[in-house]
Amino acid sequence: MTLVQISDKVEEILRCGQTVVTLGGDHSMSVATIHGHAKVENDLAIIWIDAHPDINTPLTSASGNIHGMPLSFLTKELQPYVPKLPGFEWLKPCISVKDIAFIGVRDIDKAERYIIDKYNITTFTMRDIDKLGMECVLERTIEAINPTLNKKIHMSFDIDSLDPAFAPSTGTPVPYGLSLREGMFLVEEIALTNKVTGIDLVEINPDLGSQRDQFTTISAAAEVLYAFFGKRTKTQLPSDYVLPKP
Ligand SMILES: NC(=[NH2+])NCCC[C@H](N)C(=O)O
Ligand SMILES: [Mn+2]
Repeated sequence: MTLVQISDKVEEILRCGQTVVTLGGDHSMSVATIHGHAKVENDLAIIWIDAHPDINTPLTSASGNIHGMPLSFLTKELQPYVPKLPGFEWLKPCISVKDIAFIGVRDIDKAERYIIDKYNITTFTMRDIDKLGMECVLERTIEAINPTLNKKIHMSFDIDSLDPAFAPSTGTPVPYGLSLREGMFLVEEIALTNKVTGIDLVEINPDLGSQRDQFTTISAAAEVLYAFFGKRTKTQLPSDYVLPKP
């Protein structure tokens, strides 16, 4: 599927009142998922859980990889700095810097640092998480980007936010990341807002690493998604459940 097709599909599913989960693949996919999401929800908050802020422009990226740039394409304020790329004519910048929060970042490029500081983008590094604790980080995130919870939330979860011990099969691993349990707790708490209508789970690359690495990474990704949907906190009881007596 092309990005524009993903955007249209996300929009179509949301218009049916469903929550959209997209699995990637690299993080450039979020250009499309957020674009489609923002077409339906014109005021959208973005929680970007990642080792990187992915807000390079095509002119600042050292790697030239689009997966390090999705947020520069999407944010209105950055458009004066973003050249028009062939193939991206369909894309309309649809989010604002004030609606983005980064959680778990620990590898920030020069231009990204400049952008975060210039626009005062809500950012919680690993150090902030160590210091404040995840519960407080999420409280402050909501306070900053969705204080009255009147907006829907797009949660973009890059598997490289997790420590490489839990997610080795990814293209740009960065040490000293979230434990799997921290990642699960974070998404469990985000789920409790009842505001999430779009989820990306990206950068899982089963072609990288040993078989064991692949299994570790895929299992971690599945646990994050299950955690969001309450596997570790809720047990569904059938309405006719009776406790057996001897
Ligand atoms: N979604 C990702 N894994 N992004 C990694 C980006 C790494 C680096 N900052 C770049 O722009 O190339
Ligand atoms: Mn990313």
